[in-house]
Amino acid sequence: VRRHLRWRRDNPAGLPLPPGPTRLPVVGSLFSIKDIGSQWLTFAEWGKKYGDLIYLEILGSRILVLHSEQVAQELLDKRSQNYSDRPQVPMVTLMGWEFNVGFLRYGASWRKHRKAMHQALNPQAMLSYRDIQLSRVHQLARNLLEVPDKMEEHIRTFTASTIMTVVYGYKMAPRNDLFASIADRASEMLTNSFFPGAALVNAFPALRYLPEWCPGAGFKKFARECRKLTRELRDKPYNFVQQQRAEGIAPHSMVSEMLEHNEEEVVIKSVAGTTYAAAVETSSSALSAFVLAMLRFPSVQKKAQAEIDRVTGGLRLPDFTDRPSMIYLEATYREVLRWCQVTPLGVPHMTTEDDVYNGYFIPKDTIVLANIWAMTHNEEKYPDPMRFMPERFIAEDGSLTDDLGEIQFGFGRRICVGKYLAEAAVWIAMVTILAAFNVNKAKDEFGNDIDVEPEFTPGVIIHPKPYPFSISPRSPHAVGLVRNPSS
Ligand code: HEM
Repeated sequence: VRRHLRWRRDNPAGLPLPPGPTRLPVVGSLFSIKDIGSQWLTFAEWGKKYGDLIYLEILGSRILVLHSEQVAQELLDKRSQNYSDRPQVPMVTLMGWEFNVGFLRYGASWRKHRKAMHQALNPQAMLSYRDIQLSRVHQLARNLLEVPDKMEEHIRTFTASTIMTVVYGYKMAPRNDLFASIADRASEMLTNSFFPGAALVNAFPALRYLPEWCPGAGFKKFARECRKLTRELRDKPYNFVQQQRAEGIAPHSMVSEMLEHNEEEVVIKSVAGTTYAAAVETSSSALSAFVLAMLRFPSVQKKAQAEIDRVTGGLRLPDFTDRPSMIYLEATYREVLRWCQVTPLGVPHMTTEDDVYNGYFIPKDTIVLANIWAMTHNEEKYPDPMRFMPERFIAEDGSLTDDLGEIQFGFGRRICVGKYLAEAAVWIAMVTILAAFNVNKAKDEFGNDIDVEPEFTPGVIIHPKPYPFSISPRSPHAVGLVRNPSS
């Protein structure tokens, strides 16, 4: 009865909720087994049946999934005042991850963090990180030359070591770096924090008060271990910068810059820790998908290499100043992010007030997911969407279209704050790899090509599953450029 009265008060016109599947009490029963962890595929199917808005309730949570770019822009961009909160996940707080700017509630604290982050990561600030990115990408090329079959590892080292230097001015050890391993382990625990015990505490927050020895309270031990790591992740590299400053040897970095501007310590630590965590997995995943696309679509690879050779004359490795002259590479970059969409459902938004849209009632505290994967694989806008085709972004007159692929970075006030950093890192790695190497299918024991079907590990950030490949220098001259890029 109380629920009914509340409904009448909040929704006096008695408007319907948006359409959706029957409400079921158990999460799993909503999805077919093959889609568990890849819900955007199920949602995309439902989108065909129910339209651009799908409403569902799972374990008492209200969820609205948006399927078209236009509706996402109407709600998340134009009504961003009401659609910019984030749902709070108890397990995230228990694990000490609540400092992450991406999880902060919409309000004064988020605004302060976001501003500091934007100052450090805006297009102008990016210029000061170019030398670091270039030196790290040249290291990536040397690593690929020396141990080509460890490509995935080299890509991760490239993204992690670039970020460590950009954020803390810290030069990572080539193997088993202490700071990176703390951050990686804490991020991995966050990704794995959706096991049954943790899912229960997310659904029933009161369980967090169970003592650790209680049956079913295993999540508490897991959370305690992670909390130690998240504390170290925030404190250790920050203390390293402070120590270097005291000795007068701190190089330019995001943290040293913020310290110079007398930013609050808690903000600096959170912004720095967030940057590492948000950047490494996303950029590595996009680059791994890029290599996968190159081996599956060799004609794209050849065209891109021809463009690079035209601009550099094959005499040097490319750098950032070449970017405006490389139209096909720009289109390839946009296509990489569209094709793989490393964050298929973005990061959940949440409403702070009741709303009405197109005659539907959208209650306060509704979790709003943008099915970005469905939008970037919309057959009307991107025909034959699973095909890798940079030409989609090139107009008839040979110039780039005005589709900048912005939606891949989300919507409204919570749009990805790291997109310029991601863009620079992914772009420079792509052009450097193509300038110096050929990516091919691996051969089986009989010398036949091994075909690869793209498959991704599910999650908030998806990653290509390991695949066979072959990577080799384009020519002896290319080997020389990789060994000595400034020659
Ligand atoms: C290919 C790379 C990347 C993709 C596709 C991507 C995508 C996204 C998406 C879809 C969101 C959610 C936006 C929304 O709520 O609507 C997001 C948020 C965010 N991203 Fe990225 N991202 C990438 C790289 C990065 C990098 C390199 C950084 C850090 C430097 C970063 C930092 C963040 C942060 C802090 C948020 C949360 C913003 C907030 O809640 O205010 N991302 N990203």
